[in-house]
Amino acid sequence: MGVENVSIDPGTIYRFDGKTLGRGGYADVRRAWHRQTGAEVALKRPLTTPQALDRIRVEIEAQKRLHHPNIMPIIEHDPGYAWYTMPVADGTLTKFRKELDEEDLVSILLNIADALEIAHQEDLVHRDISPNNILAIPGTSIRTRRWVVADWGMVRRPPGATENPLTRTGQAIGTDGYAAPELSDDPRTATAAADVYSLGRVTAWFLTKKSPKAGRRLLPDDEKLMHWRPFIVECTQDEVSQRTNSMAELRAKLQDVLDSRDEPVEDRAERLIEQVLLGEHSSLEPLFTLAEAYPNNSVVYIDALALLTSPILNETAKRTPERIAEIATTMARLLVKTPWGDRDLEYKGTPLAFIHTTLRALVINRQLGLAQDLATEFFRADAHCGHHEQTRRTTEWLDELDGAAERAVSRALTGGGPAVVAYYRAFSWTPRSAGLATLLAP
Ligand SMILES: Nc1ncnc2c1ncn2[C@@H]1O[C@H](COP(=O)(O)OP(=O)(O)OP(=O)(O)O)[C@@H](O)[C@H]1O
Repeated sequence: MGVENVSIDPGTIYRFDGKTLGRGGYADVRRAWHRQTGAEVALKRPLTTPQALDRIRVEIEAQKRLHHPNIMPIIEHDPGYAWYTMPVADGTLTKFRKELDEEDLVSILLNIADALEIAHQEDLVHRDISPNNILAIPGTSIRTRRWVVADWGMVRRPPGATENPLTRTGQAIGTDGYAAPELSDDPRTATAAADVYSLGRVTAWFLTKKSPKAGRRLLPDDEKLMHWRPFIVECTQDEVSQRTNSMAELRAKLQDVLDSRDEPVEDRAERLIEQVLLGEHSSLEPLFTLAEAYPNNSVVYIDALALLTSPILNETAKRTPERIAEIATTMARLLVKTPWGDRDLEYKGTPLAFIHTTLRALVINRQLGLAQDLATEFFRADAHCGHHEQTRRTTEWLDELDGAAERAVSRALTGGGPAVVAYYRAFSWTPRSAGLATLLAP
């Protein structure tokens, strides 16, 4: 055993007052004073399980590598990695939530994003960002308080480095409700996007004052906080490929939150659709996210999103079928429940065509489960709107279908309810397929 592995009793270096600053699942943290200098520190010592010992070593190694004002520094550590000291914090973000406002949230997010970016550049992913691991180092006032990311024991280390032993044991990584879904599949594959997810959940928690539950979306409903919804939706997408995937991108999205604070959501949707129609494809993603964030806003869906062209819809249905199916389902439901107001009656054909195009693309791509679910909503909307030109297109399409696709869509038509069946029955059309003909026979 080398000299560096010999542990030193921290009592020989530090004096304790017997008080614990906090205790977690793996370690306790005590206030201590350096015997020679009198400096006050927080001393973290693992509980004596092998896992806790592994974890503290990982934590020390990671924190020693990272130098940033918003990362908890290590003042001193045991040569045998049995304990370490750090500055004493006032408390966690959880503790101070009540006295902080939206401006504070923005500045905390910017600070924490900077800190995590440094880690990501070193190929380290924290994997356990939660309000309890964001600590406040006291300043002379609330405003000069410094927020730091602590508790790096769950960190994912770079490829090639020894794997974090905690990952290898297959135990759950991260904090329930804050941990990205991919961490429960294979925590070793975590990327920067896992930390983005957790920061998105921290934001949702901060704004709603509710604890996030794993697998459940959490978004603010308060009118004054609506401009945060797209940011949270983008940071907390379950699919990594659809999520904001770096801290640089998160910061840019945060800037969008600030810019959009005073822009009504309807104006934003109309601005984005105009950009997409002018060929700016980068505006498509924010437009979808906006739609997902405002599922009850008929202007976003019917007046803006519905203008998307067929090539874009076909492409999206190929890339992200679940997502576009859900958006089209929401549009269909809105068509049924939204008073048409002073919109042109002919315009009903536009959102109906959006849904129908999506549906056709799903069938062509053999996404028959999704197609069946969407078809039910589409038939209801088609019947509700009574737009004859569209219904003619619908029936022509139905006549083209056969086999499993035809059966799935027939099921959906029945599923639409008696009023839907009656609508197509009354339409002057004789279905080509025997199944549909029987279904619609008077
Ligand atoms: N530097 C510090 N100053 C004051 N209190 C601290 C400090 N570091 C940690 N604490 C408190 O000690 C408690 C336990 O610390 P920590 O969360 O790091 O332990 P852990 O066992 O690794 O945690 P967990 O089980 O939550 O992952 C926390 O609740 C935190 O509030």
